[in-house]
This record gives sequence, structure tokens and C-alpha cells, in this order.
Amino acid sequence: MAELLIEGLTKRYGAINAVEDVSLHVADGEFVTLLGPSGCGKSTTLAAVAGLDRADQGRIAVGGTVYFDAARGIYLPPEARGCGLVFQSYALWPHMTVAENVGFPLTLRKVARAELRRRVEEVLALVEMERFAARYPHELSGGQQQRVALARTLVYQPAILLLDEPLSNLDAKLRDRARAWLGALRTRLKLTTIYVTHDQIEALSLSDRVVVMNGGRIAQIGPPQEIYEHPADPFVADFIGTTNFVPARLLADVAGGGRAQLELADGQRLEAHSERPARAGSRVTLAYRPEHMLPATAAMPEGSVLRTRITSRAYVGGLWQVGLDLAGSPLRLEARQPPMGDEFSLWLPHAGGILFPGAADVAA
Ligand SMILES: Nc1ncnc2c1ncn2[C@@H]1O[C@H](COP(=O)(O)OP(=O)(O)OP(=O)(O)O)[C@@H](O)[C@H]1O
Repeated sequence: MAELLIEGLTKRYGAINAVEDVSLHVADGEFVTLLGPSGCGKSTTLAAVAGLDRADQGRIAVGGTVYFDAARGIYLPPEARGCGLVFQSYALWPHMTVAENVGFPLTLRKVARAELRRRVEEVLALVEMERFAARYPHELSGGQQQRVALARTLVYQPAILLLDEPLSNLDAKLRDRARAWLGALRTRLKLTTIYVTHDQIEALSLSDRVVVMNGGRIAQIGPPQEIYEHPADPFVADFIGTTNFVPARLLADVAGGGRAQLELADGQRLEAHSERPARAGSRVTLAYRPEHMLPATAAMPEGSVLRTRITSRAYVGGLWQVGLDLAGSPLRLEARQPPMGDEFSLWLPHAGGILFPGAADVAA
């Protein structure tokens, strides 16, 4: 069992709270991604687990072994933790073949030659690189080098796998392929994994659960679909996927789980589902995904029809990306047909919007 427990992890650099009271339980065999904008504390959290950096407060344990406990003064050095670390730079030895690179951690651990050869072959087969065993790193593509780096980590059977933006050095096409390959490998490996990225497609497609971080804290933890469909706050809604925000005012009290009656800045009215109770007169922010916003036609199901002004239109291959102004808020939607004229009649489903209390502090 290699479950990972992080409790109350805090790391400060002078006045900066790089990580602030982060608690996370990763189950044995679970693949969890830390996702968030640059500087939100992802790498600092990972470094604290690997032992590359000593946190100020908190506790970290893997499979019952305490790696770090600030209160009890416990701090295991990285080599005693046995974490498998892979970074974005593969750092393969240029003068060693693929097989020698992969076998190197076992040489350091004084594993007997026959056993070493067997394990190198096994792990190269796992990452589908057995045909390249005799090649040197400069004879491989970036994606292949990253597979070798992963094999070099897997060969010593780490208790947990820590991957810090492993695909970010690859170009877009290669990255797509590497992501699919990594997805297939993770289902075979079933190794407890923490994956750090700021690429939301990687996070959503690879993970059992996603941890969204903001300013050193955890903003939300959940399975990919939950994070996308039920973001906890405007920050998560804005960071994951594309979200259109519209400020509004409540016209009447609404109970949790009820239908809210709302008014926009220009006096237009609409309805939306509200998870939480809210009072008449309070300010709220509505969040809509582009897939929930459609041109209004006579046959639309339950929803609100609103007047908007077209501000831009661009053909993006198969679709038109349309910029709209709704009561002073910029919106973006995708349409199959190019919209005509200056006005656009927009349909917003009652159940499609997410209602957050207060005014959202998100960039337009
Ligand atoms: N050695 C250091 N000295 C001072 N500040 C640091 C140090 N390492 C990290 N920080 C700061 O701590 C915060 C968190 O950094 P961290 O590297 O964990 O972010 P990140 O989410 O991994 O970012 P990125 O996606 O850019 O790698 C940032 O504000 C960063 O500037």
C-alpha cells in the first residue's frame, strides 16, 4: 500500500506563502494532478513530498512511512524516500545508451548484472522502447527521451511517482501523442502518482482527481468532470475551460436548489438555477460555458432569450467564434453558421448557468 497523506503543509519564502495549509490524501494507485497557474505552489508541494525541499509546517507520510513531520522534527532525505521523480528536462546521460541510462539507478544500488538486465528489458518493454536499447539519447526524439527518463525512474520500483510537467518540453503534436501514451501506461502501472501541470487537458484527461491550486492553497479537489461541471468558485470556473461571466442582481429571495429570478445591468431579465439560498437585491455572478450558449430559435427548450450585440466574428475551422456584448459583459460563443447583422438573440438554458454569490474578480 502506497497511499500518500499530506496534512497542513506550509512553506514560506520570506513574505511569500508558496504553500499554505495544503492537505491531500492520495489513495494507493490513484493518479492525482496538481493544476493551477504559474506560481500557485504546485512544484513546491511536489518538492516537499520528494524531500528536495523542507517545508515549514505539516506532515507527509507514504504507505505508513513518515517522510516529514515538522512537529516531531522528522525529515527523511530524498534518497530514503524512494520517490520516482520525472521533470520536464529529461537529463539523460549523453554518453550512455538507452539501456545504460535506464540501468544506472540499479548500478548505483549495486543490483547484480543478470537481475539488472532483466529489469531494464522489462521496463523498456513497458514504455515501448525496447527496440531503442542500444541508441544514444541524441538519436531519439523528445518524446522518446521522455519515455526513457520515465523508464529510468520506474526501474527502481518507486513507492510513488512524482511527475513535474513531464510533457511540457514537447511540441503540441508530440505532446498529444505522449499524453495518450501516458494515459494508457498509467492504467497498466496503477502506481500512486502526483502529476504537476498547468495544462488543463492533461489534467482532465489523465487524472482520477484534480487538485486546483490558487495562491498556495487548494481551491478545489474532485474528479475531472465534477471540477469542470461544478466549479467551487469563479477562479476554478475561469481556470478550467472557457467561462463567460455575467454580473446580475437577484429580484427575489431564492432557496438552495431553486430557480433564481435575475436582472442584468441593462434591465433584461433571466432565470438560473441556484445551488445556495440567496436574498433579493444581492449581487451575483453567472458563469456559462460556451457549449451552454446558443443562438435563440423558436424551438429552444426552457431558457432565457436575451438581446446581445455582436462585437467580433472569426472563422476558426468548422466553426465561427463570436464575440458578444451582453449588458456590458463580453461573451464568447461558438456557432456553426456565421451570425449576420449587429444584433444577436442569445439563448441561455435555466439549468446551464452556475450562480456564484458576489461580484467575480476575474479578467474579462
Ligand atoms: N527558492 C525560492 N525562493 C523564493 N521564492 C520561491 C522559491 N521557490 C518558489 N518560490 C515562490 O513560491 C511560489 C510557488 O512557486 P512554485 O514553483 O511552487 O509554483 P508552481 O505552481 O510550480 O509554478 P510553475 O507552474 O511556474 O512552475 C511562487 O510565488 C514562487 O515565486
